[in-house]
Amino acid sequence: MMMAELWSQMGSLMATIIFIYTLFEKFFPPNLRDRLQSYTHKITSHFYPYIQITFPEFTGERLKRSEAYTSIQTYLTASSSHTAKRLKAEVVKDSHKPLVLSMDDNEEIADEFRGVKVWWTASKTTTGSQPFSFSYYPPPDAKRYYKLSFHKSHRDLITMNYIHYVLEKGKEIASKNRQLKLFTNNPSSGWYGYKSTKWSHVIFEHPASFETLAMEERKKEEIIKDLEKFKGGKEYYAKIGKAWKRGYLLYGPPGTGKSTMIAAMANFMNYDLYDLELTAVKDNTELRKLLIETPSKSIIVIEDIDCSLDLTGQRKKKKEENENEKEKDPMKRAQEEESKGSKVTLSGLLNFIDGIWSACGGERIIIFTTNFVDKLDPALIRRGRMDKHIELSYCGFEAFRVLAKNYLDLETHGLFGRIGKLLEEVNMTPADVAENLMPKSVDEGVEDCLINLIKALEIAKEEEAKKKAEEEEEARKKVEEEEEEKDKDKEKNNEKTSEGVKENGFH
Ligand SMILES: Nc1ncnc2c1ncn2[C@@H]1O[C@H](COP(=O)(O)OP(=O)(O)OP(=O)(O)O)[C@@H](O)[C@H]1O
Ligand SMILES: [Mg+2]
Repeated sequence: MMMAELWSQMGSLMATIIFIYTLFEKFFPPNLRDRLQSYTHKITSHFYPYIQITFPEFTGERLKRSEAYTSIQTYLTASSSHTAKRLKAEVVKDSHKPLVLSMDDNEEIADEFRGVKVWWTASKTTTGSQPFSFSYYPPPDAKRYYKLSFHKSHRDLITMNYIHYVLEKGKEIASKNRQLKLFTNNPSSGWYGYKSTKWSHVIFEHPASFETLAMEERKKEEIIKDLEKFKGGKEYYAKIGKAWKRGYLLYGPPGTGKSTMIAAMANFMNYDLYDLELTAVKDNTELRKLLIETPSKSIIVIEDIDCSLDLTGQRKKKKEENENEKEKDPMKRAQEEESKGSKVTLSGLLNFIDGIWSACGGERIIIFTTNFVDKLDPALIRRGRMDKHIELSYCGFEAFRVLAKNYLDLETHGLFGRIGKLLEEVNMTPADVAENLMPKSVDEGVEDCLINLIKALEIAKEEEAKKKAEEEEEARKKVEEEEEEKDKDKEKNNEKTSEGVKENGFH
């Protein structure tokens, strides 16, 4: 009985409020309403010691989603899922979390910064003519915003430090939650038309990390430090007046981990990968267009640079070509141009690396890989363009230990000493060592794998010794043949001189 009475009283109170609000909306013209609101704000702010700042979701005339709103949302999402009582669950594009929980509308959460308490509220306003629409869907003109409230005595701290901190932190969390992507360039014939793009991508899910990368610890740490310095080097690069980019040249025989290292770098830096296939790029203009489309926080990769194009000889050949070109008829020349495919030149690539457009956006890493570092034009790999040259080489003992940990979960073993000695004598790539460490059947244990590796190393050692002996034998034969040739020449010369002496009548 009591409950029913209470409900009916509450019902009539609600009806009265709605009635007054409708009257207010209907009979007061908008300008009078605004003025009344402004007076009430003035009066309340006189007694109310709190400051409020709102961050609307959309800003500007073209209603662009505000970056600040997005960053605040990410920041609050990270903290609100523990403290807020009402949460909203959403599936967010490009995030590796299946569901993202954020604070619901009209929910308030508190935050603390350097001992100062602040409050965030997620709100929305509905403007327009239907204040009491009970439609199932939210009204189309609902405007969402975040409201930050704090005591006026902390005005400077909040406006100058806290907001900046929230925005930066939000960006940092967003980049950590982001799924990495691997982009490849499309041939320019598909660049135009509906929804076409220069780069296509897949989600990048390579598990490589510096921890699992087999190489000397000292070398690995040096690379990690270099990458860390680059990541936090925005001010430093601005100070020294250099574009915020860094070039790495990874070189070494096949199977020594160049591609694996690129994947580890992408995961470590949390940057997207742009795998540039140079043979699909028609000319330097296309190359420039492709680069302009790469955003900051990306790694641009050109694998096997020595095979991608005949970059090394292009400069030398150019002069000869120009001479020949003048003599050819135009039809033939056009046909040849067409069949040549890519016309990216070394100078185009050099401009790509350190030309003016490599500075737009900043924070980019460029990686070249090659199996034959000596084949490359020195201009392409000089310091400043390729700032760091990293050699990936045959498997040493330290690298083996990383592989043993990865593949067999093994820190040490009685057979390690023998393997270490063999690795000093034999050149085997980490790819081959890894292959031998993998169990060949379900009943093979850790020791069997190590024995397999020892056998493989011994076979490789024998082969190397055999090859060396053959080479030495060949070299010896060559020397012998040369000696014989020399002796024959000598004999011939002697014969000639004795004949000459005879002809001239000397005895
Ligand atoms: N240093 C390494 N650390 C860990 N795994 C490695 C390493 N080197 C090679 N591997 C293993 O061998 C395989 C081949 O290595 P990867 O593709 O990185 O070699 P690469 O140097 O890029 O060879 P290529 O010159 O032929 O492109 C990888 O899948 C990886 O499992
Ligand atoms: Mg590779």
